[in-house]
Amino acid sequence: MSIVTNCSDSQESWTYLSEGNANIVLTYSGSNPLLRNTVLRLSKTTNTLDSHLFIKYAIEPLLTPWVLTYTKINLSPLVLQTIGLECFDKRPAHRLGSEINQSILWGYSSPDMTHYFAPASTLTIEIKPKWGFKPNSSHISEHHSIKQRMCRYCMHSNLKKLETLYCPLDIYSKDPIRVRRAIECLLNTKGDQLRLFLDGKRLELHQSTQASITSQLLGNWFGAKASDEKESSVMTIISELVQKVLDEEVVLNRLKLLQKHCDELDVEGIIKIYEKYSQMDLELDLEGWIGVTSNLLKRLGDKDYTGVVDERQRLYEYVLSMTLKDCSLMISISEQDEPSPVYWCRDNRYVYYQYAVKLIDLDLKDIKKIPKWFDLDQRIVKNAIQHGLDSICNE
Ligand SMILES: O=P(O)(O)O[C@@H]1[C@@H](OP(=O)(O)O)[C@H](OP(=O)(O)O)[C@H](O)[C@H](OP(=O)(O)O)[C@H]1OP(=O)(O)O
Ligand SMILES: Nc1ncnc2c1ncn2[C@@H]1O[C@H](COP(=O)(O)OP(=O)(O)OP(=O)(O)O)[C@@H](O)[C@H]1O
Repeated sequence: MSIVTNCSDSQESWTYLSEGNANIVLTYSGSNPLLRNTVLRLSKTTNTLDSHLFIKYAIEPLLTPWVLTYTKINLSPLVLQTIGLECFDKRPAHRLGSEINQSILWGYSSPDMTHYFAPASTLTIEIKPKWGFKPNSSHISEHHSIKQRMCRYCMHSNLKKLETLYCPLDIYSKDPIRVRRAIECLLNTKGDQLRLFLDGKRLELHQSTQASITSQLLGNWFGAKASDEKESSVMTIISELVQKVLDEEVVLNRLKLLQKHCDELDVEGIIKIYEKYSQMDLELDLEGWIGVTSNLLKRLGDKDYTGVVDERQRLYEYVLSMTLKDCSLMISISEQDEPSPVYWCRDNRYVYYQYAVKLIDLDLKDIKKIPKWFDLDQRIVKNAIQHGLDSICNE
């Protein structure tokens, strides 16, 4: 079980780092050695299960080397208020609709990926790869055959009017050219799907004044002379390094395999099972989730598995698949003098880097969202058909 630390003495020491839809993350800058190079993750929502226990016991067995350790940290109302003030003028406008849930008197600390190699300088690339496969389920209605040609992300981008050329099937492909193209597309896509951090500071890629500072910082970091002309070469080095790291690490293969196995029926099949059981209390406690993971691992480990999967197991696996389709990769790199025995890569200029790869945002999703996921799926497909989308995403 995790240690519970009281850090009410460190209220001044948390600095806003970043946030998503459900959590705000702060980096520690105080003198407590237990908290040095850690981040604190605070929820904006209400969770029924302790996130760190769900991640440790239900997710880690599926993704062992890539899961961070989370420690529960008790926080006083005063610390939470101080943190709220610290965040006040740093949060992006589009996230201001929700606040830290001040009634939850704890947060979770984990290694700070943006200071992973501290005191050595660390560049961190955060990528949300999204859905790595196309569904192939007999439950998909014949009018929706587009789902077997075009991936969910590409159809969803069209619905959201998101200007991007990124296709997740490229980043999951293992083909170096496609992987690099995917990263370059993400570097050119506005939004939060790819973020860069240098020693705990987010580097803006798209606001014109900030973008030139970013290219200068990156140019210095990579040892290139910063100029407009060099900007593209810095981005090329980043996409090349990320591709090399992803080639070494099988994290995306594993993520894709799990996403696919947990979603064999597609939401069109899942909704039928959900409706059948909707009168029942479907919520699981931690032990229930550990059982779901263990059943899944047994099935994955048995290539000749021909048994029928229990319907409720299908529902829970689908919920797991939604977590795995929404998590993010943190790739931290730091220059080193020569190759180390493990975890190193080099760019085309024979500069060596050590790296670390972890997955973040592996929280449990609410099973009650299944009807919403179904509705969204139907809207995505309807929009794709109405707009006559016909490009093919290759796995
Ligand atoms: O449905 P999607 O694919 O748009 O995913 C949502 C994400 O949107 P994205 O497309 O990645 O920008 C969305 O991310 P953003 O808020 O857009 O950064 C959330 O991660 C959301 O999950 P939750 O409601 O916080 O548990 C995600 O919702 P879930 O579908 O995982 O419930
Ligand atoms: N261990 C970590 N080290 C460094 N930065 C982190 C770490 N964990 C989270 N972050 C940063 O904080 C942001 C928000 O965290 P997280 O993705 O867990 O939030 P979320 O609200 O659950 O996301 P989503 O919108 O996908 O639901 C991340 O996108 C990342 O930039």
